[in-house]
Amino acid sequence: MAELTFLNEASVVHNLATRYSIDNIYTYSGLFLVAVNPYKNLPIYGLDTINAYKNKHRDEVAPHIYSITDQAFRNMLETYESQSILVTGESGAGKTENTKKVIQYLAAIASESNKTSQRNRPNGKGATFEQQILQANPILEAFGNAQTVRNNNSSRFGKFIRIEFNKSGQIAGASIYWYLLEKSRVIYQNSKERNYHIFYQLVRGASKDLREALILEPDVMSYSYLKNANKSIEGVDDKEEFKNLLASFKIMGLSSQEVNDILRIISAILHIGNIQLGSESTDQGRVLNIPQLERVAHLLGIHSDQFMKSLLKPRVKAGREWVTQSRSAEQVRHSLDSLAKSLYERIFSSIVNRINQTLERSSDNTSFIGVLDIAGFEIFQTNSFEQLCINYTNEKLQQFFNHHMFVLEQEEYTRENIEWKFIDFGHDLQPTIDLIEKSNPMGVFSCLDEECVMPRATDQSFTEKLNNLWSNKSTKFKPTRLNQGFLLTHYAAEVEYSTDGWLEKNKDPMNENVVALLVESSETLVRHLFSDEAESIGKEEVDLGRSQHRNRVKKGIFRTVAQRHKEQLAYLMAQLNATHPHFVRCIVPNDQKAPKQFDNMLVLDQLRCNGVLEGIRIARTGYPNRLFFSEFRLRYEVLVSNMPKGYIEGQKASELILKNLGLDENLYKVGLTKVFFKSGVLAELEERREAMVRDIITRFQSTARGHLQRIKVRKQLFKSQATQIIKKNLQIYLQLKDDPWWKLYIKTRPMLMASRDAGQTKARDEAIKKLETAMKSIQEEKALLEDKHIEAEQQVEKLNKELEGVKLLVLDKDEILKRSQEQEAALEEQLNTSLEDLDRLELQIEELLEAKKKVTSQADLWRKELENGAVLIGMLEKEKVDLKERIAQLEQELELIKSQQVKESSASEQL
Ligand SMILES: Nc1ncnc2c1ncn2[C@@H]1O[C@H](COP(=O)(O)OP(=O)(O)OP(=O)(O)O)[C@@H](O)[C@H]1O
Repeated sequence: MAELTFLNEASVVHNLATRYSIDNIYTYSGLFLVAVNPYKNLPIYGLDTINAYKNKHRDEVAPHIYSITDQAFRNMLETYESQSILVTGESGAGKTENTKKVIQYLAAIASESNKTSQRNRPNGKGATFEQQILQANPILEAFGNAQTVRNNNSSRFGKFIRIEFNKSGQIAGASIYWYLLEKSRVIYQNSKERNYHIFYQLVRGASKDLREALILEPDVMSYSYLKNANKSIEGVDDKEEFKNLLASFKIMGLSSQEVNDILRIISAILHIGNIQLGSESTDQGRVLNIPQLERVAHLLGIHSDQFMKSLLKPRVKAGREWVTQSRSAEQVRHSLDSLAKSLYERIFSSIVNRINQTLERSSDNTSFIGVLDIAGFEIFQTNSFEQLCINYTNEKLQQFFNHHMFVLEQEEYTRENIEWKFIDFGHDLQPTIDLIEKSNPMGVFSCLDEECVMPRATDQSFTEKLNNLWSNKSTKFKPTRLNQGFLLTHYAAEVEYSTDGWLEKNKDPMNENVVALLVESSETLVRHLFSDEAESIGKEEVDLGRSQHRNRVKKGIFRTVAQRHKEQLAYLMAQLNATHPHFVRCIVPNDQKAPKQFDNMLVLDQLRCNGVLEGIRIARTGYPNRLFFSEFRLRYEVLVSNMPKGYIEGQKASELILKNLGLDENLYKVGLTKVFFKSGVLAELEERREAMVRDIITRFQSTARGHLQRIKVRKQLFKSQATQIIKKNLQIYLQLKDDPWWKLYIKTRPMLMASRDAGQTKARDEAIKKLETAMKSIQEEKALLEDKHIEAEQQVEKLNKELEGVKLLVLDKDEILKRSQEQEAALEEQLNTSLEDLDRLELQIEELLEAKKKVTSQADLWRKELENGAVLIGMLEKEKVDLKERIAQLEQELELIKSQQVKESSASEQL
């Protein structure tokens, strides 16, 4: 694609569409291999094709996943550097199919080398190691794949398959790592999708005996966890698939007991879904079908009464006391669903571990090829915690690619002093990654973890905290309008996340009482599945009635889902960073899962998201092919006839060769240690070299044949001369034969020789014996040391992994501790000022008390005066009344006098 004359989005899509229409599904595009899903079987994966790609350079054959794999394989053998093949794309794009082809190719070429070296090791049941690697897949698919709207066989987990090779290219071992299993599918599926394949395979394919042992009905409609979704997939016979699964288990070396134990758990999960609940009161649920609960208890090897009690009335510790809690029907349903999900995840993990156990081999002197098959970027209508985890993973993988391609490329040009205009590819992903994973300032994961340990924290409080931390502080973060989530800008697009249920999803809690029962199950596998949950250190009475539960103590450090994912991803990135990567981008051509249909817009969207377009640009503008001077001279000096004799410096020599080759100066650049070529130039040189080599070899062959012929003739001459000599000697012998001295000499000669030989043989025999004993003990010692070495390496790897995890955790904890210490110091300061305030206030109180005392005595004085005043007022009032009466009396008397005076005056007037 990088060779297109006109390079733009339209021409790239057109090129892919044209190739797709003639079934050329693979196309190289700079560093990528683009694979468009054909949605039909193409005859391009047979043994003939494998042979056609073996040991072929990428330019010699049509683009193919086999070519990338072959390149990785040859790189590994030549440089001893481990390789990785990263296969990404949307759901249904063909990641898993291409991953399978990688493994198939590696198994085929490795078993070829094994055949020649007689090293193929059949196991007890006659399966070769390569067959075992291939058979891991049907098992993973049965338990990890399901039908979705986009893909009838969608992997609901990510995986990294690591195949180890020794120095001669033989497979030395393999291991599988898995990521982010979608366990919510176990309890709920969209109506057009299905639960994991294994459920349908078991229900439909189990034999009569197995069905009886697992108490199973033959109809999927009998199970709540299955009946509300699709029942079958067109063209898939679950019964047949179950047979294949059992065969794969056998090849993988699992005993029938082990297989039955696994299936028992699957059956138990189905039965958990069928437990029906009702309500005794608003906060107390009850089981409506107790026999169903008894079936679950039987399959899980636990006591049914205790199981019921743990579900309905669990005992929890409140302070120092154990108290019984009532659980509503809804809460019990929740516990049961959590149990089903947890059982499924644990059994999945245990199966992968068991496969790894079979595929594990000595890791002495090996390199590996790792194939990563992981979901691409996801944007749905509602995006939750799961989408954040997968988008975070893709952000890191894209960064890994950018780093590998853009940064390393440009760094190399600078190092080599090559004239180069730096291109800003504008994908600086670190701010978004920091926003998710950083502990200081707290990113999304750390903030979520902190809220998970806070009492009374809710999804709402988490969202608010996150908004306070990041709003207006990063261009990559925005709060949503209703504060129920946030917006993150990823490299592919801006995604809105809803934070509903995040605390619960991150804590992933289980009913502890039920776990305590499972830890002591009578079924070995169940006990094993929960072994990380508990290790007894003494017993504590939990149920005063009858039973005793062990005090649960977590063996490992408690980890949230976010922490676990962060650690797993860090480990994966560390592994990838130690490899030479190859990138495969899978593309969905249409939404109908139909062959021969190519939706241009859909494809263009994917090309934008997965960096293919950017990749082409740099491959075309840059110099994708390069060779060290020594390598270049070794390979192409042959093309130039007039090179001066004697020592010439690498750079000068390369410049001379390039000049003599007559190449356009814009097509190459000479650095300080390497020559750089635009794409396509090296292929042309290679063709010229091959023509030249063909000519040289023909001439060499003719010289060699002449030489051989001459040797042959010389030999014949020698033979005829020898015949002459023998003839002469025979004639002499015939003359001497009857001479007595000659006879005596002939008889004594063998005796002399024999005694000398016997002595020598004896001494040699003894020496051999001694050497044999020494060799035996050395071999024994070597075997012992090898065993120890393998053991130690396994231990080191395990410890490294744990260390990686613990390191991260410690970093997180350190950050939290630092923050707590800062908070503590601030609080202490506050406390001190508060104490000072307290002293001041106490002093003020004392002063106020004193003042109060004074005021009280003053008040007493005043009260007394007031009382006296009151008495005085009483007396005065009384006097006032008396006076008033007196005045009234006097007024009356005055009135009387006045009337008398009037009478007297009128009498005097009359007179
Ligand atoms: N190279 C191919 N040849 C034939 N069919 C293919 C090829 N690649 C993909 N398919 C078809 O497309 C389907 C989906 O492919 P696959 O399961 O590999 O997708 P995926 O990217 O792994 O999806 P998911 O992420 O959902 O697991 C396959 O079941 C198969 O039918």
